[in-house]
Amino acid sequence: MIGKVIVDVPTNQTDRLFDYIIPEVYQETVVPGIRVVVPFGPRKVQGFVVALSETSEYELHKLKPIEELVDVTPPLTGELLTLAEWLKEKSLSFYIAVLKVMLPAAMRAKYKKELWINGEEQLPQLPHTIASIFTDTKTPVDWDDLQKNGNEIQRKEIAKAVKEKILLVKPVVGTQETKKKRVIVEPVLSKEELEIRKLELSKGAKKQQELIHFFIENRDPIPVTEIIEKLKTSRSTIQTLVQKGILQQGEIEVRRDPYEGRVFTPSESLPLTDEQGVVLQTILKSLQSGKHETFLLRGVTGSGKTEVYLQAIEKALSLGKEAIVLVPEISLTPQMVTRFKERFGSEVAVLHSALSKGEKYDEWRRIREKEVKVAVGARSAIFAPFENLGMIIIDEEHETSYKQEESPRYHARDVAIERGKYYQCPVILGSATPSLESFARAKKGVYHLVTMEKRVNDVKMPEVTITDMREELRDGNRSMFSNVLLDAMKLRLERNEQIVLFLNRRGYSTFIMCRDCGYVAECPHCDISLTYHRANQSLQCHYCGHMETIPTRCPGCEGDSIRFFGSGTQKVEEELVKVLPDVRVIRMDVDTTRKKGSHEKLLDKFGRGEGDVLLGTQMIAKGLDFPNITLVGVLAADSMLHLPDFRSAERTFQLLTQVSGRAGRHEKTGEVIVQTYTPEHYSIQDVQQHDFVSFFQKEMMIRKQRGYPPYYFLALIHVSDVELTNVVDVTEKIAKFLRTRLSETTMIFGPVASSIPRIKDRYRYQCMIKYKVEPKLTETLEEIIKTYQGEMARSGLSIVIDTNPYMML
Ligand SMILES: Nc1ncnc2c1ncn2[C@@H]1O[C@H](COP(=O)(O)OP(=O)(O)OP(=O)(O)O)[C@@H](O)[C@H]1O
Ligand SMILES: [Zn+2]
Ligand SMILES: [Zn+2]
Repeated sequence: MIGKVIVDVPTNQTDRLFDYIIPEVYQETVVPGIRVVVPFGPRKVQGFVVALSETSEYELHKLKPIEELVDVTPPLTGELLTLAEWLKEKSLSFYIAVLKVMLPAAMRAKYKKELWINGEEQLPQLPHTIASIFTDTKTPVDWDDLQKNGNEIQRKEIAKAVKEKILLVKPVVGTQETKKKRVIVEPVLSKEELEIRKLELSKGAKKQQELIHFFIENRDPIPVTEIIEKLKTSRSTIQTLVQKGILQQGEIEVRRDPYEGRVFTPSESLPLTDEQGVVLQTILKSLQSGKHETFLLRGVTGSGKTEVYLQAIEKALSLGKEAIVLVPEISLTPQMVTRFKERFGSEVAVLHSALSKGEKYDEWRRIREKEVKVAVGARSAIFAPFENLGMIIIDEEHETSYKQEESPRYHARDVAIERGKYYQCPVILGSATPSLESFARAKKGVYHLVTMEKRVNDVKMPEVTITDMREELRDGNRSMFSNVLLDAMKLRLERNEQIVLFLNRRGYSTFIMCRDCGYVAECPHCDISLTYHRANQSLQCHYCGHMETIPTRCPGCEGDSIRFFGSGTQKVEEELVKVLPDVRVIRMDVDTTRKKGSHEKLLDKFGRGEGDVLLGTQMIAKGLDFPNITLVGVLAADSMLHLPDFRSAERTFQLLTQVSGRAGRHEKTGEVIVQTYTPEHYSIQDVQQHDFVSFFQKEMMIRKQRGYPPYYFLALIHVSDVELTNVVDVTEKIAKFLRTRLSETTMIFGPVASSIPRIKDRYRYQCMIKYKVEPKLTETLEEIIKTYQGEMARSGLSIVIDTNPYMML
């Protein structure tokens, strides 16, 4: 038998199937989807068997055999292998990149080298400086360890010994998979024998007697830590009995549980509101029909979308099926996880970025081994290896984090729909502010639109006030809080109600500038200004990590008028305590949430009422559901509006709607105050009216006029290199090539410099393609890659193609 293998070598030349002979011993076990170790040139690499074949187009004696199996059962299912083929085409990625993205990081290959003594007879030949390292011919020594820990003489002697063939270097391929083990102890002897041994002990040996007594009653293996705790006994007592041959120790694998120690109170389905009921019935009809359909659920903030998801999943599970739920940056919405754990208990696996590698691996295995039926997670959870999916849900479907911005550049929504088609199951895209693309598709009938216009229990939408900060300035208010906002905050403090203060951080950072000459500190490697970091009094580049100290004098004019500009959350907090001295602020930003679990702690604290104001950036805009929040203040609504990105108005509207949605979700009515310098902008006006449809219509007109999605599709080609002339040259050639190849109606823009023209000393140019129908796109783009693959392998040139760009930088 021949195994068709994709090797773990991500280059254009190796992006194809390689044939390997499956040795006799592995005939039964090698199946598609399994990982293997194969010789590849002088090396050994990991690979995925994607198909089996009786024949090969190569001569059999030229083929090498598969060397090792990494897995017993294949981690990738047949469906995921099919999906991989589709995804690699769609995203123009390497096959191997697509296969790897479907598995948890712990399963990636780890390449090491081992040193072995080349036979018994070489032992005496070893120079004395390294003789102590190599004890016998059976124990290899890790090359990397030696390079790190050995001294220079040792390293030299080893190199020499390798050259003289006294030592052999052997490449090995491992993985980073580790299993959590627990030491257990259990009785070796029968009950009766234990009784006898207990009597034989001297009177003073109380502890040993107790321990034996325990095992007379309990015959099952028990973790050592547990029994120490239970009997207040010690490790040495256990050891003594082990030495006497009464007990024995062993190891068992335990699954890491990221939610260990947390208690989730089981919850029951709520009686649905009329709107919820209609939506659920529509979805269930589709589920029962066994045909795929994509739903777009537009439900205003607080309309109870989550309850609909929960009940839809419940139905899928009752039909013996499984479900995937995607939520954005799940670590940021602990409330959401809790709601799923409370409803589905141990049936839920959670996959998100805040888990450790090992925890993620274990959660993934619980899915693969069919211990759970629901996966809740961030983007990559869309690849959860279920084999009988009945429901896929993407909450906050407009979120850009569903698009992966590195290879393979996929959008989870596309993957969800592809899997939905395979399993013929419903896919639900939910949001209060759907993306323009999705809503347009729903209006055309490609998706099935379902709507919830009312909040649960007829709670009113919060009243939104827009304050013009230019006017505040004219009236002499130079603070960051308008008078309206300040008054509203005072009122909440009096009433013991809670406030959310939102600072839009994107495109808005603290930088330093000279007031006299206008000098702005910029990164020497990137064309972008440096960000002021207060904690360690430094300036840092957010693109390459370059760091420098803050100049005391202006490097431009030698003057001493260097000032900090912009306003981070810390600064807001300082200002806030100045104007409201007794206010208790809980600040949530990258600095205060770096530690694992801190996010959740801060939210819990706020939930218990131990703070008046929750102050934060993007991470507090979504998913929060606290009854006592009656005021939401947005400090700089328009800071995102001016980014060089055609979606900036859409993002502004979405973010403002989401954050406004935090106010007055339960009995108490809410109020929102939006501070802005462009109050007339429609993305801000429509937030005031809670009018998604109106915003949608205006924005669609603009997209139509300017030829942007959803009216046109985009593809973006990024070219970068250290040599500016080469970048310009290559981009020009690419543009020309595109113009000769693609159809007349397709528009090609470029070459132009990217909006950040240089990052890490690499110049960046781009070329944009806008098209409606372009049958030759994929082959043309592939041809470009082929043309330059040699140059890319040799020099620093990089060409990256994004067929569905979200980041216009
Ligand atoms: N049928 C119901 N009866 C009573 N309470 C409900 C019902 N459905 C949902 N709720 C409650 O209403 C609140 C808002 O629901 P939920 O958080 O699901 O809204 P949402 O649509 O997801 O809003 P957002 O988009 O703002 O996150 C929650 O506290 C939820 O428990
Ligand atoms: Zn930089
Ligand atoms: Zn200056």
